[in-house]
Amino acid sequence: MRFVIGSDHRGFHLKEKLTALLQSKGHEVEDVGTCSQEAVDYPDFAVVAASKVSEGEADRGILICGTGIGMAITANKFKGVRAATCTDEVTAEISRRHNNLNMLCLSADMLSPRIVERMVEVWVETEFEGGRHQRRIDKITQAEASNCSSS
Ligand SMILES: O=C(CO)[C@H](O)[C@H](O)[C@H](O)COP(=O)(O)O
Repeated sequence: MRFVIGSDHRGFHLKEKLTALLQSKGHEVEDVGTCSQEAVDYPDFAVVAASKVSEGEADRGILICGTGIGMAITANKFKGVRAATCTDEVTAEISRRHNNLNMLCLSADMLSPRIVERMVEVWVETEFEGGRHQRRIDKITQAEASNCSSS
């Protein structure tokens, strides 16, 4: 799979770990920064990563900041992006099975790297179930389309 990954300064170290993890499993990973622990603004990185998922240049994305919240807020501004902050293995798994989540947002400050690595493994491996969940995703897509045309 082709992944895009980004973080702010708080998520920098975790981003490096997750990039290595994904690459070790044979995935392609595009790292859009940040490149150090120097303070930056999370939307700058969420915008670049979410654009790539929205435009089909990446299959899925991972974003990391202190809480994972700012990244999700920003990424969800982009067409076709379904981003959420997941907090454990269960939310990571259900986000795939039910929501077809294509951008996983993570907290670097509140989760241990070991738990996050397991969450990412589960999130990468879990397939979307479709069926009734597809009907609901279609409604989100329709809402997005009508919202764009009214602005
Ligand atoms: O975006 C966030 C909150 O949703 C993140 O936690 C950021 O990493 C945080 O706001 C950055 O804060 P800092 O005090 O400038 O490090």
